[in-house]
Amino acid sequence: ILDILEFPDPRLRTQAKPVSVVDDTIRKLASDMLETMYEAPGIGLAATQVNVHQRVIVVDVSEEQNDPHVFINPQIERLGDEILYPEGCLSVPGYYEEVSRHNHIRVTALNTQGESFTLEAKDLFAICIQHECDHLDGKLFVDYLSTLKRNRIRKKLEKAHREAG
Ligand SMILES: O=C(O)C[C@@H](Cc1ccccc1)[C@H](O)SCc1ccccc1
Ligand SMILES: [Zn+2]
Repeated sequence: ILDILEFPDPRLRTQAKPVSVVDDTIRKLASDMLETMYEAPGIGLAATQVNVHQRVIVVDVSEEQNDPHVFINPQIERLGDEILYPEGCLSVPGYYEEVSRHNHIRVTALNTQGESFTLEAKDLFAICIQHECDHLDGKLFVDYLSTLKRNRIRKKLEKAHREAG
């Protein structure tokens, strides 16, 4: 299980670098990220959130937590319309706010064998992939909120971190 960075930790703002070679280290990272995501529990996790600044995300939106997807160097084509969804984030625990995302995307990435693949995603699967790809660019869902709302969330989490010692 890996430690998840929490907002406003500045390391969450790091721009992740493309993976040059998909080797055993990357495969172990993806496996550790999936384990960490399932345990949280969550439906997605980006390497940035576990302080690894490489372009790797994992997603599993299935009810039974038995449909894991690993996307290495993901690239998104936004196809559908925009929909609002109350997003949460394992790095912003306890807050859910409406964010507008595309409800249909095409994503091209490398799999854990280093092979390129393309798949289309819709609804929550599409929302989650867009949310995770934002993490790789140092972006959080709170960045889509008003400055007032974002600062309120920041202050409350900073207080919680102080009290946690
Ligand atoms: O990236 C993360 O922090 C995990 C996010 C994934 C997420 C993406 C889009 C919309 C909602 C969530 C969540 O915190 S995982 C927890 C969760 C599980 C089911 C539904 C909503 C949130
Ligand atoms: Zn998140």
